[in-house]
Amino acid sequence: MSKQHFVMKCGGSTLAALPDAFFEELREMQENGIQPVIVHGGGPAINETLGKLGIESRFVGGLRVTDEATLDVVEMVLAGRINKEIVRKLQKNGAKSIGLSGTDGSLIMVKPVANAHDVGLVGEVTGVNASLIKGIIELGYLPVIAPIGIDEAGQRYNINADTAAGAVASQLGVDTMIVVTDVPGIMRTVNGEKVVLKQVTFADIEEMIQSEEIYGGMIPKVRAAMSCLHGNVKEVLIVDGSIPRVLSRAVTEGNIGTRIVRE
Ligand SMILES: Nc1ncnc2c1ncn2[C@@H]1O[C@H](COP(=O)(O)OP(=O)(O)O)[C@@H](O)[C@H]1O
Ligand SMILES: CC(=O)N[C@@H](CCC(=O)OP(=O)(O)O)C(=O)O
Repeated sequence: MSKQHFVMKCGGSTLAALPDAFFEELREMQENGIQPVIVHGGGPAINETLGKLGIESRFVGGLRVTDEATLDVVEMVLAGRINKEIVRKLQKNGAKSIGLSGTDGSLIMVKPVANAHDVGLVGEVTGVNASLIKGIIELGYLPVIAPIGIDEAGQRYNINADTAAGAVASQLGVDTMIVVTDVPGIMRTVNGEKVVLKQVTFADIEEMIQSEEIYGGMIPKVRAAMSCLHGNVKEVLIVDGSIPRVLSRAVTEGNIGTRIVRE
């Protein structure tokens, strides 16, 4: 796929706050032949619904400990509420859009993650049905994908949304992945002041994870970024979704947020 396509991951931290202008920009891009594919999260909304049901949220290494009862809620919130909310917002702003979860059309195939004994039904991506995504784009629709996976036996799994987005970007063969979140990029304290790093290498990332300057929800983002940059993806940008025209600036100028590069 060409530079005219990119994968965008929208985090649960920022989804509710994204202004109409963000979705209008996606419509403009679609009209101009730049085709985005959205993979979304929704961690905070899952926590909220689990809380209402009296189910405690537990994470090990950033991954939600997931059993069948939790999966019922994860699927309901991600593939139902959040996925459809994004599709509605896109359509309200004139962008044609179709929402799917990774189980539709076997879009995201998975196997259990290596530490499944700790986290339960969490999947590691083994394959992506890229032709289905391309077909949807060719029909003129913007695909919006919820990070639920399925295995050969038909068992569903929960997938971290950053990981799912990285795998989709890699297997679609796009040049660019944009991670939209609630911070302006990867930040570091320099001389007592917080600054946004314009560019980081793999070595910088490993060092910042070691020193705990990168922690929590930023860890799966940088890991997914490094993993897809090992493949065909050429650049990953971490940006703040509330900045005006953030996507055009990321795609056409690339001078916003933090750029992750291999070297
Ligand atoms: N070095 C860092 N720079 C910026 N944010 C960081 C850093 N390390 C950890 N974070 C945290 O990562 C969060 C983004 O991850 P997360 O809350 O999971 O977002 P999302 O819902 O978008 O996936 C930030 O709000 C911040 O608290
Ligand atoms: C396995 C796992 O942890 N899955 C995540 C999927 C949603 C997600 O990643 O949402 P954010 O991008 O908003 O964090 C979860 O259940 O919360």
